[in-house]
Amino acid sequence: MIVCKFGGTSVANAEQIKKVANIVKSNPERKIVAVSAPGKRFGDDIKVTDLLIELADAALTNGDVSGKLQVVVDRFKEITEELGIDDSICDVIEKDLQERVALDKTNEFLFIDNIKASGEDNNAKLIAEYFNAIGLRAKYVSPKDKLILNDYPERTIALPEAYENLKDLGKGDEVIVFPGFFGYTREGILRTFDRGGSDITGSILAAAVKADLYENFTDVDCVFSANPKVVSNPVGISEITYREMRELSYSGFTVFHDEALMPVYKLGIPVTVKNTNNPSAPGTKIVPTRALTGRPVTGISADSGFSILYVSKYLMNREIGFGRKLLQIIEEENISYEHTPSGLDDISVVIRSKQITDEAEDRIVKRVKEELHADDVYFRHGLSLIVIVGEGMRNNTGLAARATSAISRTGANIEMINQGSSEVSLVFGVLQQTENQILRALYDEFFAPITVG
Ligand SMILES: Nc1ncnc2c1ncn2[C@@H]1O[C@H](COP(=O)(O)OP(=O)(O)O)[C@@H](O)[C@H]1O
Ligand SMILES: N[C@@H](CC(=O)OP(=O)(O)O)C(=O)O
Repeated sequence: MIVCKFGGTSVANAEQIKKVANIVKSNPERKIVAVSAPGKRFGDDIKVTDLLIELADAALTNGDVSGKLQVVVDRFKEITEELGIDDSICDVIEKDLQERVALDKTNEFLFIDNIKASGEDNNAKLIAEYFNAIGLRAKYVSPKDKLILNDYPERTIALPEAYENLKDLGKGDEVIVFPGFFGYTREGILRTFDRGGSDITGSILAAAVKADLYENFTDVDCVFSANPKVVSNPVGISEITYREMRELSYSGFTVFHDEALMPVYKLGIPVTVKNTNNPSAPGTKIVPTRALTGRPVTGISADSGFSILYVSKYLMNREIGFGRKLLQIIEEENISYEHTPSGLDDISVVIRSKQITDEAEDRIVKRVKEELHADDVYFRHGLSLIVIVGEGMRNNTGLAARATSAISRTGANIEMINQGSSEVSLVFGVLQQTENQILRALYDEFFAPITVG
C-alpha cells in the first residue's frame, strides 16, 4: 500500500486537484491520501492557512470576522465551481467556519489551532466528494478518536495509540482522504502540528498501516542540493538518507518537514518526494542507507532566525557541572537549544530566536552572571545557520577547510562553527544578511562543475 501526501500547492485550485485525482487513479496501491489546505496558486498568493490565521486573529481582537470568513469560503467556492461538484459542500464549509469562530476563546492558542485546522479538514471533505464525483470511490476520514495527540502545551506529537487506531485504514475498497496537520487529544481537544505539519500526518499514516512507500507530492521535481529560490539550477538529489534529510530539513529544506521523518524512519519505510505537476519524474528517494557516490556533500541548507548566547569564564573546563547548570537555566525558561559548541573557557548556546522574549533574555543573562559567576555573558541575534550535509563527509579530510575558505572569500565573518558528532554535518553560524551570499559560495565550492581551462 502507498500513502500519499499532497501539499498545499498540489491542492491549491481545481486544476491541481484534478492532477491529484489522476495520480491517485493511476496506481491502485495509492489507498490513503493525506491533504493540506489549499496553498499558493501563484507567487504572492496567500495560503488558506494564513487566511485562517488572520480570521482567528480577527475573532480574538473583534476585527473584521465576516469579511475574512468570506474570503476563505470564496476560495473553496471557486474550487467547487471549477471542479463542477455540488456546491452544497460550500454551505457545509461556511457553517463549519461559523461554528469554529464561535468556539470558546479562553485558550487563544487552541482556538487558533481549531480555525487553522479547518483548511485541511474542509479540503479533505471537498476532495473526497470530487473523487466520488469522477468515479474514484473515496471516503473522508476524520482524525477524531484516531490520530490521538498529547496534551497542550507540550509540543504536539502523536501518542502510540494513534498508530494502533489507524492501522486498518485503507483496507476497504475506497481511497481514504485524510486531512493533514491536526489531530485530537484523548479528551477530544483539537491541536495542530507546526506549520508544514501535513507531512507529519502522512508519515504517521504510513507508519500506522506499515505502508510500502510514503509519497510526498509537492511542486518541485525533487529535493535539490540547495534551495532553488537562492541557488539557480541546483543539482537534484536522487537518493538521500533519513539522517541527511533530517539535518537538511531542520535547517531550511522546507520541502519536507523534519519531524515527518521519525514515524517512517522507525519502520524503515521509504519516502519519495515527487512533483504533482510532473509525476513521471522519479523524484527523491529518502532511504535508511545509500551507496556513497563520489561527492562528499549531499546538500547545503540555510535558515535564519537564530540567536547565540555566549558565556565565558576562566577555567570553565575545571568546573564540574557548569554546562548542566547553564542548560538548566535555559530549560527553566522553557527554551530548547540547537547546538552548544564550546572551548576551554567558553560555551555558546544556539537558540531559535522566536523562543526568546526580551524579559527571558534579561533573566538568563542575570542568572548566568549571578549564579554561575561568568566573566562575560551576552546574546547575539540576527543569525543564520548554514549546514553542509553528507554521509560522505565522514571519510573526507579537508572539507571544513574548503568550506571556511569559500566563506572567507565572500568577506563574511563566521560567528560559530559546529561539527555534529555523527560527522554528517558541518554547521556555520553567520550574520543573517550574509546568508544567501555564503550559501551560493558554498554551493559553487562543492557542486559547481569542474572546468578545465
Ligand atoms: N532543497 C530544496 N529542494 C526542493 N525544494 C526546496 C528546497 N528548499 C526549499 N524548497 C522549497 O520547498 C517548496 C516545496 O515545499 P512547500 O512549499 O512546503 O510545498 P507544499 O505546498 O507541497 O507543501 C519548493 O517549492 C521550494 O521552493
Ligand atoms: N496548511 C498547513 C500545513 C501544511 O503542511 O501545509 P503545506 O503542505 O502547504 O506546507 C500550513 O500551511 O502550515
